[in-house]
Amino acid sequence: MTVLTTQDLVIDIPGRADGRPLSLRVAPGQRWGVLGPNGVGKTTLLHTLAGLRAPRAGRVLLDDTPLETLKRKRVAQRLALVFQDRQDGFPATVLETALIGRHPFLAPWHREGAEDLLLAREALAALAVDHLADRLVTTLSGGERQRVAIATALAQTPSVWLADEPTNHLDLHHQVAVMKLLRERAGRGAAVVMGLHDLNLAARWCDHLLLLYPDGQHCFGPAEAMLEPTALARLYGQPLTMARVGGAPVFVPADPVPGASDDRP
Ligand SMILES: Nc1ncnc2c1ncn2[C@@H]1O[C@H](COP(=O)(O)OP(=O)(O)OP(=O)(O)O)[C@@H](O)[C@H]1O
Repeated sequence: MTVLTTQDLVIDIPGRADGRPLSLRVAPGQRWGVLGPNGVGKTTLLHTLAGLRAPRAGRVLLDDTPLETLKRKRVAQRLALVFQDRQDGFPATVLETALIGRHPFLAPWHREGAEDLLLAREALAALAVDHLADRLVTTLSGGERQRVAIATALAQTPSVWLADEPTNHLDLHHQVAVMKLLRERAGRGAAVVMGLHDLNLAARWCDHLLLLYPDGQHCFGPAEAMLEPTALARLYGQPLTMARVGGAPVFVPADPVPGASDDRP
């Protein structure tokens, strides 16, 4: 199983000063959440970890090998990225889209075989979109399209999952289903890193958290230690109240201070 490491990594956000270099080790079986306000660099970090963007400084290693020295095909055999948004440039079916997850494993000029087809169909079934196999992805709802994207990553059988807002567009049931799937993958030894906006999803489903601050600072560690209301309020510029439900922390925006003006009409 693959370990993802960053060594003094500085992501490249155009026009922004260098942030504090990040040295992180994501071990097999861990589920990391990346938290921070809009525009802080969560997507940029995930794309840099996937090797799609060059870092400004430092490097990313898959096991002990610098990412930039690996062939893209080799990287794609081990690492999957679920994008936050996607444009479907040409009309492929749902099954054809899931089969893209098998492309890193095909020899040049070879078509997908029975095993690839089986993995793609199983992945679609795991995301409850198998009944849509023959539909064009351009005709899907946002949540259906998101589940097909996750199924495509699942068909890729990665040992590192990078998922940018994996619950984007999903209703509550499917949010839980996707989080359970990622937990199950981690249980089988995959390393999972996901960008999340929902603190409560992070609290419930991540065992480690990386907090990215707008001033370029960061902190990270075991989730329980990072879920500290004062630190999270500073992260989002939003006072928070924490409660516990079934032993798990739950965060809600704090009530406005009595007498202070708020956003209500
Ligand atoms: N090609 C680019 N040119 C200039 N600025 C860019 C470019 N790509 C991204 N940025 C900026 O980099 C910053 C980080 O963007 P990024 O998408 O990584 O943030 P994020 O934390 O994922 O945000 P969100 O929570 O809104 O999804 C943003 O301010 C964005 O406007």
